[in-house]
Amino acid sequence: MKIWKMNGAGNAFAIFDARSVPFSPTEDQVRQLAEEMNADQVIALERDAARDVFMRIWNRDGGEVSACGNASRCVGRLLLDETGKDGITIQTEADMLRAFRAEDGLITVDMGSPLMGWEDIPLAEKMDVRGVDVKIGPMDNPILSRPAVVSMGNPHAVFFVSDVDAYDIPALGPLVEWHPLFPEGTNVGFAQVIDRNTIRLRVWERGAGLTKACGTGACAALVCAARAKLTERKATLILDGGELLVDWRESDDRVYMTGPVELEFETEI
Ligand SMILES: N[C@@H](CCC[C@H](N)C(=O)O)C(=O)O
Repeated sequence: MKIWKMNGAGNAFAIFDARSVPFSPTEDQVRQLAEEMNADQVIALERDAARDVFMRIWNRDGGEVSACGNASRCVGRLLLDETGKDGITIQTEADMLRAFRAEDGLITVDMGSPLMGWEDIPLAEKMDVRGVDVKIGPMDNPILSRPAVVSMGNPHAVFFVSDVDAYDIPALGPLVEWHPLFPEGTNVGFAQVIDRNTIRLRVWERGAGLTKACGTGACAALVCAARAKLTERKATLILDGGELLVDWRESDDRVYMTGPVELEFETEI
């Protein structure tokens, strides 16, 4: 079986080619593989009847999830190289995605449409998704409150803050990740709007912790910022591991994310 170690803007993946060899790791095995390969997510490529590939995703804690933006760009690059096509299709549990080459070796993925219904996130109860009832810290003077929420095929809560670096994310992230309002947990974004075209973002990922970049997190932050009219619908997201350009197009309501991918090594077992 072929294995690739890749990263998308520093978000690290161990990618297993399960198109001709079966690969169904237990939660413990995923945790071990992620640890050994220093990966935030473990990815399996499987055959799909209708698309170029099916992409299965596990967080480093062993939980299987339905979306991963940066892994989609890495898998996109692998399949574009392998097939020589101009664009390839990736089926995930969440949606059908398309990947294609952009300028300067960057890879773009069409991440589909954001889901805004409270049931789509999902939330435990009906609430205004532009600012939900979550407070962290003293009730009369919370450290964090009222995140905007959205689903990019996975749940995201985004706090707009004035200085991302002023927050102890490893301490605060877990308090939101498994807050009772989120029955399936949530990814937690800390977003600082620099100007109408630039957002600084750090993300505490569900099941993976603070990563160098979260692709769906970048899409979620842009969608929440543009929905609140804090930014344009297209902006550069500055993450710890690099920059992602996110464009929520009005014409088709789909979110396009462009950024770097790197093949660290490949091996075979
Ligand atoms: N790193 C990813 C997101 C991976 C899944 C996420 N942690 C979840 O639990 O939903 C990305 O680039 O989007």
